[in-house]
Amino acid sequence: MGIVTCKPEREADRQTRRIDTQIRMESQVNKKRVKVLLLGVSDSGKSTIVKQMRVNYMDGFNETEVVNAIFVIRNNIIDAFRSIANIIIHSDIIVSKEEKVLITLFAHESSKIEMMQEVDELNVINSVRTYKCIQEFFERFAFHPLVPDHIHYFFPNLERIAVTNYTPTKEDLIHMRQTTLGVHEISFDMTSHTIRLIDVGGQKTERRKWIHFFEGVTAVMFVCSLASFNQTSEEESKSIVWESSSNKVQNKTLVRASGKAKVDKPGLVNRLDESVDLFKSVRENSFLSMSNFMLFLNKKDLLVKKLEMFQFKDFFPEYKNWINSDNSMSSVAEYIESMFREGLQSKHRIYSHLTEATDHTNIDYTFVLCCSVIFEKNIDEMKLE
Ligand SMILES: Nc1nc2c(ncn2[C@@H]2O[C@H](COP(=O)(O)OP(=O)(O)OP(=O)(O)O)[C@@H](O)[C@H]2O)c(=O)[nH]1
Ligand SMILES: [Mg+2]
Repeated sequence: MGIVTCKPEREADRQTRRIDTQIRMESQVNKKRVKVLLLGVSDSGKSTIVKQMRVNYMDGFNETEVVNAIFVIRNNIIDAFRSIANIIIHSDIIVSKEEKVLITLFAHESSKIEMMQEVDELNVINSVRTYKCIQEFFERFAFHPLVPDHIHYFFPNLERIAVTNYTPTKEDLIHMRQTTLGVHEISFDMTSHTIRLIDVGGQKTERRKWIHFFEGVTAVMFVCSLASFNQTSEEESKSIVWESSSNKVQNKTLVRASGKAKVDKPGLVNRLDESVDLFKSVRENSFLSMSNFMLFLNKKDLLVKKLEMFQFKDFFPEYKNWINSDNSMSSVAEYIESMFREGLQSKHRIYSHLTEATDHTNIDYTFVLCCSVIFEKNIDEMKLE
């Protein structure tokens, strides 16, 4: 009898031990995989970081993507000229009779340009590029809040881009703007870890999808554009109805009164305020309470340029009371960082970095630095078990 009962027990023990070993091994393997989530409002630079990682750790861009980029980049340029033409029309910039036809076409019927034959489309772009009114625009209003950031890269490169046999470079693809819809994931190895990097769309309508990816997140990389201090959200800026009253659109539209998220026009929210609010709601989300938080204060190159044209305190009046309220990039960036930290519980630690996602060296250095913190913490947690 004893033998009969003993045998199945030993078999059961062996089975249990096997399962235990398997679970332990799987857990070790899982520890080597880290899930990193890129979050932030639209146009902050999330997908640009993904593109840089693809170039560095994967195969870069394939042929289809390069061909597609020709059309996306041309549309980026036409879209930027649409905004620029509208700003010019509502400013005191003088538009000559010859310039008027195309400036009006861009301002009111830019979709017609997108539908043109390639040669005609390129002729239009090349004509406008040399206009005096456009030159004056870039001298005076280059960093107008309604001008997309990518035009500061594409405009000086237009002569190379607006040709029939144009092939986009790696750099062009990095600067190209394409809103992310849905969720995109890449996976690559770094030292002894596999990183699952998840990129989501930052537009308001996209954010409701985020929650589905909050489980088991090792780290959140929250991206904010430092240059967004004079902008409204990208979706809102597209729907702005142009005013006919002089050039007051230059910087008044988005001036923030004291307090939070107030702007001249009802319904418009300052994009930097929006970013801070979004960060706090994500940081306090209980699903992410165990995740590491990295704050990427991005587009530092554009912040430097904008501060040459604008006083930060004109947009954020509370800045006048900051320790060092000069208009320097370091002081403004420090203040913006403090906005993100304000009111957070002490247990909610964040690591912050000033970044320029379009600069390969800068973003790679920062990404590796963040990953070394993530990996180290991962190992510490393994030791505790
Ligand atoms: N000058 C400059 N441009 C940047 C920087 N980072 C991103 N950009 C540009 O900003 C634009 C928006 O970047 P994306 O990476 O598409 O933004 P996103 O956060 O993925 O936006 P959504 O997909 O809409 O959520 C692109 O044209 C980028 O090339 C930067 O540090 N400096
Ligand atoms: Mg994106």
